[in-house]
Amino acid sequence: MRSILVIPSFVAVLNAFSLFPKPHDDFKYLITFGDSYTDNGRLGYYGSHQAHGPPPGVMPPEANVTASGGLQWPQYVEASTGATLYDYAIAGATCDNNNVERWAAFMNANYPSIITDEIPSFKADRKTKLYRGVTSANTVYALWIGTNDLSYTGILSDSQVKGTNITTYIDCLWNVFDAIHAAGGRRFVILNNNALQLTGLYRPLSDGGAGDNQFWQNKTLYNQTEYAQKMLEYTTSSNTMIDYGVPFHLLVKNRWPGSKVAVYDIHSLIMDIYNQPSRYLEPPHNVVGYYKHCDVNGTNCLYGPGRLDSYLWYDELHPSNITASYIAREFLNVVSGRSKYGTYWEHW
Ligand SMILES: CCCC(=O)Oc1ccc([N+](=O)[O-])cc1
Repeated sequence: MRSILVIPSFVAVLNAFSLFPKPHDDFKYLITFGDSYTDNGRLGYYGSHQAHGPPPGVMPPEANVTASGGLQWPQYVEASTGATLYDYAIAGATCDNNNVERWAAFMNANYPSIITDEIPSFKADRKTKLYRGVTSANTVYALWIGTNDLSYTGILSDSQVKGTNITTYIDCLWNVFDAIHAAGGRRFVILNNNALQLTGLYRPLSDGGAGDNQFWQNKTLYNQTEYAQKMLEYTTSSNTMIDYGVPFHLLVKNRWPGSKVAVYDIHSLIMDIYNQPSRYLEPPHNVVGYYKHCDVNGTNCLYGPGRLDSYLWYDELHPSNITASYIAREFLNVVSGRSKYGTYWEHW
């Protein structure tokens, strides 16, 4: 195992996309909300500005090494389509700090959440020239949130705010859509919860998972089989609520008039990569282990063995750079209505 950071091979993956494409008239802007699965550098801005976000009309510079070890999925979408990306996702975020709040010691503040920060930032930016070309027809809004809500520091360890629960988290998703719809958004993609039981973080140590680690520092004190099973229950139940909730709120309740919503089944995409790795990953493929190994403080990291593109996972929790590129490729299929991972809803 090497102790130096090897530049990940995202350049090779990026080359698979065309670098300067012309955006389609119906997909000129991609606006994203979420956590580290989607963050392209925004938390870094908060970390270096006393937990404050950028002023209205300013998007922070994009990182080229994100929580995937390379680019994050919206950056691949941006590179392959030429669409302009406004990424409000913040690593560590939950949907709403009023339901599940998480402390970020390095900022001496809670991680900003979607409802308390990402949506207010979006609303403030909308009044600036950033949004001059944005219309309801040429813009897609993507929401991927839940990993931190359901996490060991959240609902999995009963650490949510008193009186809240998984249903509160699901209701928050619809509240996010309400805010975007009120701001003129009409085209939504919701990415469902990852197959978290397969990550090193939630997989038992006896089954190839991580021991004590930066995301769960005393994991080995727990019955890990029980917690992996709970995580499977929480993610699959939440995903079923999302599957049924979208048509209920859109069509039965007419909650977002004039809108189209696609549910993107990330859970199944990750399971497919896990079950057929040779179709996706460089040999020798590795879908159980992960590439980046740190101590419980997230320091003294070692990388490998082998190349990042052989791995489904970058670290104990995050899909790798190559996995992010597949998430992006399939996202484009979802947006164009051609994906087997997409379920599409609109008024007829
Ligand atoms: C997908 C949710 C996991 C997540 O958000 O992980 C992270 C949380 C915080 C940091 N950070 O503080 O750098 C990174 C990843």
